[in-house]
Amino acid sequence: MTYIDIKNCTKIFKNGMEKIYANNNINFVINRGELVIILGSSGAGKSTLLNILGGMENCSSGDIIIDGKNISHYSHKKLTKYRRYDVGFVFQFYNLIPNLTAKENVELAAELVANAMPADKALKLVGLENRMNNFPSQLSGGEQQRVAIARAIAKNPKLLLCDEPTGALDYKTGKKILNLLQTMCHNSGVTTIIVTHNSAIAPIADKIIHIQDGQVKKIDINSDPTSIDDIEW
Ligand SMILES: Nc1ncnc2c1ncn2[C@@H]1O[C@H](COP(=O)(O)OP(=O)(O)OP(=O)(O)O)[C@@H](O)[C@H]1O
Repeated sequence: MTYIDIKNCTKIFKNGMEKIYANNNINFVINRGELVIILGSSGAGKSTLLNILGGMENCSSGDIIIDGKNISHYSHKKLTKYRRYDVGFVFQFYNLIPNLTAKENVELAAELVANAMPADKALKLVGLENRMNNFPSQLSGGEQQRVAIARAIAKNPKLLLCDEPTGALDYKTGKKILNLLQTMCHNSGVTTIIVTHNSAIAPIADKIIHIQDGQVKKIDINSDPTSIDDIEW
């Protein structure tokens, strides 16, 4: 069942007289519960696309239909509501609040929505039940990213957007985080999008959207995704 239908999406940034086509007539469909990788080199337009899907940016033209609703016509207020209730974000550098514990970081996000998952449950899901009272500085990069994932999923989002979630992590820790995202996506049914420049991890996804120069170059459908444990790079 279609969850995201993006039609002719173009995003232009202006730099003085120059026009930068960060996204140039993008089209694709993502089904509910799919694990999708958006793959492309630096400057290809991946983060811009993710920000548009997450309601953080408006497209210059085109339609962004999420769960049957066209968010490209949303007011500022409606977009805020969409971001708050429907979307969980995971960033490369975790973006945790340093003077709050792991549990408090998760609770803060959970407080934004009704019917959130209890923070300790979310932290247990990411394997951090014994580190709930630690501050970010007392946790490794991989553990901080787990807190960030717990914070995102505690809101019970329909869509989980991850921008280079393993970009700041070493190989082994990065693999563990991807394993967690793949397992959670398949177990919980939350539509999950991972943006990366690392083509080696593409086989773990149900769908791979290749972006180059702001355009979709190719879409691969993977009927039998590989476990991250079986991938080397
Ligand atoms: N706010 C902005 N103002 C002007 N240009 C922008 C802005 N945001 C992005 N761009 C430009 O749009 C293009 C796409 O950028 P984007 O960040 O989406 O690429 P990316 O694929 O995520 O790259 P990276 O992997 O390096 O983060 C780039 O040329 C970038 O310089």
